[in-house]
Amino acid sequence: MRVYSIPMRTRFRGITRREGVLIHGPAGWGEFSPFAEYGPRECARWLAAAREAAFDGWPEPLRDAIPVNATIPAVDPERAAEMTRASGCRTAKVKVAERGIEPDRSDTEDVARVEAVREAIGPDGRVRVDVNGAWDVDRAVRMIKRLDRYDLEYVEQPCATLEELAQVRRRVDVPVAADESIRRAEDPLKVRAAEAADIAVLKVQPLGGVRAALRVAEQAGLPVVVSSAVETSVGLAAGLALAAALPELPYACGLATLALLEGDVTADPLVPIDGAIPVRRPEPDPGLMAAYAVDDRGWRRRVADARALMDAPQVIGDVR
Ligand SMILES: O=C(O)CCC(=O)c1ccccc1C(=O)O
Ligand SMILES: [Mg+2]
Repeated sequence: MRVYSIPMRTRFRGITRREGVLIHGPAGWGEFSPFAEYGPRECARWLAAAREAAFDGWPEPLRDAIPVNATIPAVDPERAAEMTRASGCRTAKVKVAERGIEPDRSDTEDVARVEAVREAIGPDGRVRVDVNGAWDVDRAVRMIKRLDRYDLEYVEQPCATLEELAQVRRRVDVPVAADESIRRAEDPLKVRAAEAADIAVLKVQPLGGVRAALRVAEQAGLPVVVSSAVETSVGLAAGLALAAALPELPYACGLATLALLEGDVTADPLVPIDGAIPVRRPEPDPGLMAAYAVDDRGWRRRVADARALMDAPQVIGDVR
């Protein structure tokens, strides 16, 4: 077990360093990197994903490269444009409604950021926004109409609840994607029943692995966008495996997140080439793992606590 701690180039989700654990098994390396606020029950799923990577491997890929989006954090317009251009991607996902900013100011900044990204990517590129559930219904309808002047591909999790998503979806023409609403096993069926979304955003670690995510995709009955949880190339490889195994992949995936980190644990990182990442699984480099290593006591505890819950019978089928 190897612990890593890598500084972020820009603050994302309020964090300035990305930390986690890499585990090795007969099938290769797996990543366990739940965010600090997640408790053992949630972590059990993240650990299941790492163990699948290390001990079982993944289903056969159906494609050999995955088109990806640039992920643009809540940065100023100049920086947003620069990150969009530097990515080489034909799709950009812009983070909006950053927490801790007063709403009027946040809305104004969001419009300027989306405008800058549209300008940088050109009329043939695609621009989507991710709200992380921060808007109420009226603000969502108002902002989606304002931002759609720059032609939005879709809006990800505009509001927190399924009922709100369904209301927004009825009031705007822009497609709605569900992310946070789909993280728990029983939720995909609810999203479907509530007619709350047009697209499902799936992440391998919170869903408990590539196979678990494939089952969620099937249940959701919606087109899927695979996203990362901002991981090293070890975690990203699992996302690529999921994207490669899905029967259909109509949208660019959110797997170009290595650009948000200052470094990686492999010398051959999973970064996009002309807007797509080749489906492969780079080996971590011992020197880089050593360079980013930190004290592992806290992480050993988190792994043990998650493992204990993974083995508990109630965890099978429904982690609560
Ligand atoms: O989808 C992407 O482009 C990158 C992944 C991303 O945005 C993300 C990363 C970590 C935690 C939450 C999210 C999110 O989509 O909300
Ligand atoms: Mg999201």
